[in-house]
Amino acid sequence: MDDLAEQDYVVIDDFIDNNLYKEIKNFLFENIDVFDRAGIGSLNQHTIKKNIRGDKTYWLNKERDTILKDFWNLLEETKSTLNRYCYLSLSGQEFHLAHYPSGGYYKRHLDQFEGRNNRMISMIIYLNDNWETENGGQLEILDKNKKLQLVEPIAKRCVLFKSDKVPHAVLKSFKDRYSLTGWLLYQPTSLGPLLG
Ligand SMILES: O=C(O)CCC(=O)C(=O)O
Ligand SMILES: [Fe+2]
Repeated sequence: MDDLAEQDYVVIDDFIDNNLYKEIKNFLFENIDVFDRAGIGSLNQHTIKKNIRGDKTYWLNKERDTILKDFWNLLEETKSTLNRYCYLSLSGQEFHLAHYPSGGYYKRHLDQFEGRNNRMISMIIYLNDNWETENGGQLEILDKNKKLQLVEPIAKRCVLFKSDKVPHAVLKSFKDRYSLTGWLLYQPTSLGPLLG
């Protein structure tokens, strides 16, 4: 947590245990057909999206996806830890599964959209067994000293970073690359829950 406060990002290996890892992967493969077909709604939007990123996403919903209850519990714990040690006031979250097929990438960006500033912490959990460096797909972080740091997307590894501070990209992946990606949100209670 000190690294997150001081360096703006932290990489935590074995963030989830075997059971939870299996639960998430089972869920992923049960739903992959649905989300691989998503994102072709508006032609325009799709074209824009394709030039910037090549992943397919499946948004999770806490009420619907109760089978992932261990994951939702872990998120509650993570938020309270961050609130306590990093003096944040995180409440809500939004999460999706992501699949980068071979050739997929995501150009350098910040996770806070213009006109929306409630994404505080970005959180990615990787779901790739036996990942090799030659497979590409590294998360490229531009750190505080403008140095590039590469993070391999290996199973059970979690990356946390400040959504408004850390420019990052996903390098072209040469193999199917899976992750569970989301944002811990600052949510004034008067707005009520947005998602999850
Ligand atoms: O999958 C990753 O390593 C990063 C994904 C990402 O940057 C995003 O979805 O905003
Ligand atoms: Fe991102």
